[in-house]
Amino acid sequence: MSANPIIAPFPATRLRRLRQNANIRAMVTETDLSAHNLIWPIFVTEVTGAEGEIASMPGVERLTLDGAKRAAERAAELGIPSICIFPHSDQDLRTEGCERAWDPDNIGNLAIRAIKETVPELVVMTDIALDPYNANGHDGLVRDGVILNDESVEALVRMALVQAECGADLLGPSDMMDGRIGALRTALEANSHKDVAILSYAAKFASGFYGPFRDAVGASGRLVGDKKTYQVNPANREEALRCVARDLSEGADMVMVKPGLPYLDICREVKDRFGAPTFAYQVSGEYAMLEGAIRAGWLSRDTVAESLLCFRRAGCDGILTYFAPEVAEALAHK
Ligand SMILES: NCC(=O)CCC(=O)O
Repeated sequence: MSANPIIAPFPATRLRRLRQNANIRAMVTETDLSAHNLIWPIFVTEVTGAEGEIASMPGVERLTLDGAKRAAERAAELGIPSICIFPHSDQDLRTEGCERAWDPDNIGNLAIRAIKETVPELVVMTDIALDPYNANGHDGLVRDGVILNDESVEALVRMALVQAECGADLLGPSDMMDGRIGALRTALEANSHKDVAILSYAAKFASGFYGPFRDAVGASGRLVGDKKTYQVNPANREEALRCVARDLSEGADMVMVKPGLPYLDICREVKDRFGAPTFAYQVSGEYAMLEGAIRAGWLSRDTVAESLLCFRRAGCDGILTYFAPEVAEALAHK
């Protein structure tokens, strides 16, 4: 936006002139939304019987490996460039040491390979955090109730290298430990994975909007305490910007703001200050609010595309959203 827009006094300026019909509105539309702006997060389960709809996220399912392959094919058909895999692992196999996080045959890694075999050109994004494999639901290793930073970073690097080995294209460190981006970038360079990109969950807030996600991955009853010693206080804008600056300076290729809609001020500021590829995560609670209200008849389904357009207006290059296939389908038939 220009710093000093020139507006002639009324009636010389009538802003409604450019709103009077669909074609003239189209000519002055500033922002658009396409399927290529979307990343589709999917849940993949290894637990027999756990597949199917997630109660707090109506319309979203936990998928089997076969389901994940079908989702990949659907993404490709719809022009969605990337899928992000979230594993739903067997509760009984979650440990304090999180050893399964770097098992090449854990469900997340099986899903990477299955998707890359099915649709090689799809950008497969992963999640780097220990919570899917951690007995206590935290993103890092815990000793005596303390989330250990440096030991967690070592574990996350092991996890990341195996994901890269399995064919991941885009790593999504969501753990919020200090120093992990630099450690990941160094390890990727040193292990022949120089082209694997990092989309850092840079400004990740300690939010209540993640509730349904924890149901989806079976972490709701597990979490001991909260994540406030590593995720950012929702009150803190300057701190979030420092996190983004730090991650970019350590080698993040892209950055994310999470959650999305309640944090659009941060999205705009990140884009304006850093000019880096900027993504937002429209998280599970945002999905549940919209989908719940739509199903109750209180909102129209148009609000979904509107919400995504608002991320674009706020400066986001793309959005991780559970609505991705529905919206891409609607865009294809427009
Ligand atoms: N690392 C992913 C999350 O923490 C939660 C996302 C969501 O609530 O959708």
